[in-house]
Amino acid sequence: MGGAGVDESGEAEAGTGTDKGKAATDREIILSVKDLTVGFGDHLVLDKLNLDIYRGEILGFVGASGAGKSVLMRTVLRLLPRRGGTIRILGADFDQASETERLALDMRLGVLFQQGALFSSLTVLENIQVPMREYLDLPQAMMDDLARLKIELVGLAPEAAEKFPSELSGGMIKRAALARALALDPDLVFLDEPTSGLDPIGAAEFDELIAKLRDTLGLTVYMVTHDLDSLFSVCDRIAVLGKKRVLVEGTIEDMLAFDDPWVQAYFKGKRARSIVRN
Ligand SMILES: Nc1ncnc2c1ncn2[C@@H]1O[C@H](COP(=O)(O)OP(=O)(O)OP(=O)(O)O)[C@@H](O)[C@H]1O
Repeated sequence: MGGAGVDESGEAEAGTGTDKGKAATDREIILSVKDLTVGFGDHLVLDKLNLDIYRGEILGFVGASGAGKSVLMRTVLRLLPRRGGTIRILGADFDQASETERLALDMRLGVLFQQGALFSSLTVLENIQVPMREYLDLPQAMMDDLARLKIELVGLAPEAAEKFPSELSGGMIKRAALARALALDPDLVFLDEPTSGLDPIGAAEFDELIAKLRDTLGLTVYMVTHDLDSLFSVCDRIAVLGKKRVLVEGTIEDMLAFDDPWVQAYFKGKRARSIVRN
């Protein structure tokens, strides 16, 4: 891709999911947020927040309701303005990039919003083609082939292509929305509470799908979640948002050792203990 200032030199290989213990310094930072400040009127939501995400990892992002998880994600995606700080994606600073270069960067990102956010008047196939139409100029037959490949990739039956969102189960909607997020073969996908509303089996299957996509495609995943099962089973690293910034980041062990009442209650509470026991 032709982004300005894009640092193609950070050549560490895409993680395979088996490199949890690999030294952070060896790895390419795919998203770097520095001193990010965001607020609405006199309500400061994020204050000088710092966060790095490494290529090939699944980062679970947690925090109390209203802490600002969605605000952070939306700000990184440039859907909300910020008061200060820098955001570098794939080594490039959006602020320094031209409009063409920003579009090229946008294509490297995929997003699955809460509730899937599919267009209700479009079939699954057409929904997946929305980003293709926006960013690419491809013949219809090729877009059809590509969209059907994405449908297969996320584990939906071929017949799902012609269905409308209202004809899908909650789990199928999540998968269709994920297929759309993957339409342009992004490097980094943002998932906003991807397992919310799914039953435990559906949620576990979705987690497995995310891990499989990371392993096979080398995808990097930023997952906002309240789902302790997801955090314990598929996330390589966890970051906790609190006090307007990232309070702690690291492995589950780091969370368990961190001396903060909310973090302790969250990771050592009754629900967490039942997962650890299993
Ligand atoms: N567009 C907006 N205008 C004004 N305030 C906003 C806006 N978007 C978010 N906020 C406020 O920012 C704070 C953080 O909201 P956010 O949705 O990011 O929380 P969250 O951590 O994602 O919560 P949850 O886990 O409940 O989804 C809240 O106080 C919210 O009311």
